[in-house]
Amino acid sequence: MIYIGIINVSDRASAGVYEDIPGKAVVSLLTEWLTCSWKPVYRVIPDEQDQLEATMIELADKEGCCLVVTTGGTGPALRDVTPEATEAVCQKMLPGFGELMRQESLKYVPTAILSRQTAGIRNQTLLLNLPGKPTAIGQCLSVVFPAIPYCIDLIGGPFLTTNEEKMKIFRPKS
Ligand SMILES: Nc1ncnc2c1ncn2[C@@H]1O[C@H](COP(=O)(O)OP(=O)(O)OP(=O)(O)O)[C@@H](O)[C@H]1O
Ligand SMILES: Nc1nc2c(c(=O)[nH]1)N[C@H]1C(S)=C(S)[C@@H](COP(=O)(O)O)O[C@H]1N2
Repeated sequence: MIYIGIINVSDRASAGVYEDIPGKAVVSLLTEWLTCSWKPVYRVIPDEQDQLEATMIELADKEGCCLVVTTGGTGPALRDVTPEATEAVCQKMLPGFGELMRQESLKYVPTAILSRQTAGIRNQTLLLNLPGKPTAIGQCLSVVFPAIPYCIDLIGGPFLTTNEEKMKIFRPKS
């Protein structure tokens, strides 16, 4: 079975002040795109760096997720620490993900540059940050997803397949 982690990092969502819309949006997009069987491993936690690092490590090392997507906590506010936590648990960073997502988000909001969203590799897991705004989820995930299955191939993870009409991915011919 393929496991994919989703972590909504938000003080308010974790306190039940508002519904976890961003995390649910990630699950719904992956359900629409992926044709391989997969299961979400789902967490909603506050913007606490230690807790976030522990959760990312748990989903990667213990739950065996090949991909862990976080939502929220990427901005400049004092409590936004998702990129720091991501960098702390990764051996390798992939700055191209953040660059492309910010470029895409700029088509919608000039505040796109406030997101420090990034991605990186921890062993056989790809960690990816998305901003917490519900509308940002599809805008950001759809632009980087075409490269994700091949990235997971390269780190020795499972073979992800998609419905090409909904999400066209790219694997270079070897
Ligand atoms: N479920 C939701 N419903 C409506 N807006 C949301 C929801 N989740 C996030 N947002 C919006 O997206 C923004 C960013 O989300 P995020 O959870 O990272 O915010 P935040 O300001 O860091 O929240 P918190 O202070 O609770 O951690 C929020 O300021 C809020 O406007
Ligand atoms: N596509 C998209 N990207 C976006 C936004 C958005 O509304 N749409 N909001 C921006 C804003 S206002 C902030 S502060 C940062 C960080 O958001 P986060 O702290 O919720 O991760 O993401 C930015 N990126």
